[in-house]
Amino acid sequence: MQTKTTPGAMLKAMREKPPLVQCITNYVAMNIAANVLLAAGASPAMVHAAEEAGEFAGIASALTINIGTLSTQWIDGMQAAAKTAASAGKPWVLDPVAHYATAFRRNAVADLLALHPTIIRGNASEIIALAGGESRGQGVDSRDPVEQAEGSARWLAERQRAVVAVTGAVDFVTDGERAVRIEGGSALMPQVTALGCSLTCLVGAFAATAPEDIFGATVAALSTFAIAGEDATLGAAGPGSFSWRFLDALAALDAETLDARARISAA
Ligand SMILES: Nc1ncnc2c1ncn2[C@@H]1O[C@H](COP(=O)(O)OP(=O)(O)O)[C@@H](O)[C@H]1O
Ligand SMILES: Cc1ncsc1CCOP(=O)(O)O
Ligand SMILES: [Mg+2]
Repeated sequence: MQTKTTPGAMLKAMREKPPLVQCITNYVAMNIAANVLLAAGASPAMVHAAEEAGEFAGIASALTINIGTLSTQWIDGMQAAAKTAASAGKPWVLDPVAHYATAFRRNAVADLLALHPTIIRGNASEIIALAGGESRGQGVDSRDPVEQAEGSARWLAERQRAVVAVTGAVDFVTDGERAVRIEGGSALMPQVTALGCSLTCLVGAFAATAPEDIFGATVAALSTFAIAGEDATLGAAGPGSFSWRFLDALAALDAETLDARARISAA
């Protein structure tokens, strides 16, 4: 069996056997997130209806749930899919977009946390608030530095027994015991809507490829975004051209380049 011990090896394995990833994401993110998964080498399916989301989770290799554009009907689909994934032992990722903004979102996230997400991926403001801290987030946008969220992430990872990924200028990943920082990316990334949501879906794709190493899979997904983000910045005139360059950079990124350039350090 092929060993998938590095981000590059995981990227290669994903492309050799593209995993089916069920993405319950928001209306803003659906198109770009599906394109991100295709460019990286995975097979996305945006399936959220309550009537089928649970059944679909039975055939997907991983599930991602994002509460960006929430409604009661969507919550039913999220709950059904998460229950199927959890009982089948399949990895599922939670993206708690702006959960601090309203009671509706807070309640939905509390109910999803009770279904034990394998991975939680959010920006710094979201992770600080999820751990009960004072966050300065504004709607879906973070207003806090990642450094400030590291303690919250460690606490949340221990409490939830999940891998927690906090993204921003320098990303942070922890499972409560191990922790790393990942450098790279571009200041243009938060200027393009739904790139964080797309990353959540890609974390699901890597988790489907390496379910035996959820921490490593999360680090691999974030590293892939970091290097593709750097490449897409070259020649980009602004967020518009960055956006399409980013898809091209993801598709062009190979395993060797990823391993040679990923900047991952113990935290
Ligand atoms: N200032 C920055 N410099 C470099 N990369 C960034 C910066 N801000 C965000 N990113 C990258 O953008 C991606 C999305 O993260 P983020 O913007 O934190 O998520 P969200 O869109 O959910 O708020 C991640 O890959 C992250 O590393
Ligand atoms: C703008 C917006 N509004 C509701 S969801 C959404 C997209 C948020 O995307 P991201 O969290 O990746 O910035
Ligand atoms: Mg987000």
